[in-house]
Amino acid sequence: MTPYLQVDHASVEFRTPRGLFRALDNVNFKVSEGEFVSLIGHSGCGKSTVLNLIAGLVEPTAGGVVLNGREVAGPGPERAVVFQNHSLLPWLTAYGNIHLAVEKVFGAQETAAQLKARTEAALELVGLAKARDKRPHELSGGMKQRVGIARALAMEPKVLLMDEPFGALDALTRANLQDSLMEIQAKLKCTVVMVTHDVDEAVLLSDRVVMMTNGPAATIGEILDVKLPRPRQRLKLAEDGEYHRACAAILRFLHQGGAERGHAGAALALAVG
Ligand SMILES: Nc1ncnc2c1ncn2[C@@H]1O[C@H](COP(=O)(O)OP(=O)(O)OP(=O)(O)O)[C@@H](O)[C@H]1O
Repeated sequence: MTPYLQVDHASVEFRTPRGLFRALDNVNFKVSEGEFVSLIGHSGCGKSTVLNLIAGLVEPTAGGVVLNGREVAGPGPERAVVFQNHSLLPWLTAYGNIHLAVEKVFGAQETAAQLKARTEAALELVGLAKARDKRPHELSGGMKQRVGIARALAMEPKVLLMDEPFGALDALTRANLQDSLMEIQAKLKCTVVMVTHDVDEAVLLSDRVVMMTNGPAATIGEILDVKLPRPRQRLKLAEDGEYHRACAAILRFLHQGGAERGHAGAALALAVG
C-alpha cells in the first residue's frame, strides 16, 4: 500500500560558519491517512527539522518528502503548521487572525458569507466563539494556542503539523488542550505529525511514536505502536498496563538509545526511577 505521507530517506545539512552541519541522516518513516504520529527525542536532535522538512520550510540535501503521491517542494496550504508560540498577528482579533488564513486559502473561490462561516466554525471547534473579538494580548496562553490550532484547521489541511504546541502551557491548560485535540481529531480525522518532549503526551495522543536518535546526523531509532483504543481518557489510562508499558518503552529508548552518556541520561534515569 502506498503511504499517505512519507519522509523518504531524507538527510538535511545546514551551512554554518564552521562548515556543513549534518542535522538529519537518512530519516525514513511513513504516515497513513488519519494517523496521529508523534516525534520524540532529546533536545536538539532534529525533531523540528523533520517537521520543517514536511512543512517545506527546510530543503533536504538527499531524499525527500512525498504527500499523497506528490513530492513536497515548498510550503503549501495542505500542510498547516502550529508552533509552540502561537505566532498570531497582534493587531488582529481571534476572528481576524483565522479569517486572514481562510481568505488566503479559499478567498478566490468562495463568497464573503462562506469565508465568515468557515471562520466562525473554526472558532466554535476550539471553544472560542465568545472570545472572537479579543486580540492576542487579551487572551490567555491556552486561548492563543487554541486560536493557532483553529487557524490551522480552518485551512482544511491534509496534514496538521504541530511543533510542541503545548510546550509553553501550564499542566492543566495543557491537559485541557490535549483533550480538545483528541476530540477534534476524532471528528475531523485529520493526519497529524506532532513534535513533543513529553512522553505521556506522546502516548496519550498518538497512534505511533517515532523516536529519534541524538544528533548530529540524527535518524529514526525506533517506532512504537500505541495499542490503546480510542476514545482515550487520561484518568482511565493512569490504571492501564498498556499505557505504562508504552511510556516505559519510550523512556527506555531515550535513556539507552537516544541519550548521550552523561547529563541527559542521568536526568532521564531520575525520571524513570
Ligand atoms: N538553520 C539552521 N542552521 C544551522 N543549524 C541548525 C539550523 N536549524 C537547526 N540547526 C541545528 O540542527 C540540530 C537540530 O535542530 P532542531 O531544532 O531540529 O532540534 P529539536 O530536536 O527540534 O530541538 P528542541 O527539542 O530543543 O526544540 C541542532 O543541532 C540545531 O542547532
